[in-house]
Amino acid sequence: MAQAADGALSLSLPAKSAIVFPVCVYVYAAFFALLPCVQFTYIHTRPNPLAVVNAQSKTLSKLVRQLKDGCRKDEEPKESTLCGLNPCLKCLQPDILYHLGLDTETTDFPKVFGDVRFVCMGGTPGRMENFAYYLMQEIGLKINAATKLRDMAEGGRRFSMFKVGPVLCASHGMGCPSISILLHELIKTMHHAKCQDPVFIRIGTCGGIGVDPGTVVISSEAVDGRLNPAHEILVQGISVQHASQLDEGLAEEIKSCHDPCTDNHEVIIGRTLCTQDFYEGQARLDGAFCEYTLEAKKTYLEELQNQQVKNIEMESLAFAALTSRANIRSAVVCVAILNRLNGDQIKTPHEVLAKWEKRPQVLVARYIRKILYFNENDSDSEPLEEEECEETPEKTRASQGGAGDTQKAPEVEAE
Ligand SMILES: O=P(O)(O)O[C@H]1O[C@H](CO)[C@@H](O)[C@H]1O
Ligand SMILES: O=c1cc[nH]c(=O)[nH]1
Repeated sequence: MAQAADGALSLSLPAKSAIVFPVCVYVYAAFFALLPCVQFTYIHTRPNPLAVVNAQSKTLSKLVRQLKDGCRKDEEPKESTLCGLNPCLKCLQPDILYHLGLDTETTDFPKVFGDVRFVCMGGTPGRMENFAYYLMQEIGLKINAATKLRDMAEGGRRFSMFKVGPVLCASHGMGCPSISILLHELIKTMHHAKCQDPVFIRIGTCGGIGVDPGTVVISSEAVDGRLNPAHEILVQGISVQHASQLDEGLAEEIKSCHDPCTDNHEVIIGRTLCTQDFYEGQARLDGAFCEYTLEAKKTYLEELQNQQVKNIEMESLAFAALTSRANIRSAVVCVAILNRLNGDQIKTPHEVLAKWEKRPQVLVARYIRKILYFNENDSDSEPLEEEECEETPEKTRASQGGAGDTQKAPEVEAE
């Protein structure tokens, strides 16, 4: 043994060989002895990579074909899967969706919207446009770099709406009245287009109750200011209440796309308080008017916390009620931008808020990608015959993706 100049101990060459050689032999022997176990574990715990590549390839080809040609007539089902809709809809010829600037006479709904499987909604046009571009990248669809996504609701001059393959991304404004109008027209869109089992997801921001700012809260149910799980509307002067439950299974599925190893924040499921206003409705002390004390506010927020309310926002009641009336699975995924137990004003810098605002988008994009490319129960994902699939490095890379990973789906130029 010799002492190196820097003080570290080192071995002479013959001494090294005497030790290193037997160690190498041992390691190689152990490796080959264990190889069958390793292979067995791999084969039985991971899906067959070729089958996954094939399934993705098939799904992607279908998405690209639909992007180019619209939905083919021979694929069109007779009716949408939505339930409980207005029986008079069939008498409206055409049906004018005023706020979307669309009508059934000038737009071929089955052709344009028949492939929609996900409808994502959020407050602002900018958020939803960004989300549409982000999704495009995440699900592997590309448009020509010089082309912009078209705002399909531009004609209505109220909301924005972008379509990325099977995903519609629409802005809903603030509050239940605004989102209700959009939902009526989007649900009719799904109906006229004969969509099958569309999933609706709201991606938003909220005030947290006892949760760290930056936490993503997925709503288990929406409740009003009295903690009543119903959306109340006045119909011809009479109060009507519609239950505001959300799909528990969907909430769990979305939560399972959280990757605690790479995501630097928590994702939780909890009750959501939906209010009619940002200031007095949410017991803030910083509105133009305030007729209660700090003590009363504290007592109310603590009571919310005791009742498992995790966040406050302004659309979930109408969103939950209208989607469940139509038999649509839906979820509300919001990032908390402050902890209301610590204050009212939003002091977090804009750059940080912008990063937080992406968190629900990332989670929901992973969920959508998982359903599109990794869903074993989906007939679209059935493996192709081997010769039908051309395996490329891009596709192989995507085949290794999973619920929580950050790898991208294969990219295909769609025009
Ligand atoms: O999801 P976003 O649009 O951020 O919604 C939340 O932010 C708005 C208030 O600032 C309300 O509409 C509330 O629900
Ligand atoms: O406190 C908040 C933050 C975002 N959105 C709300 O409705 N309330």
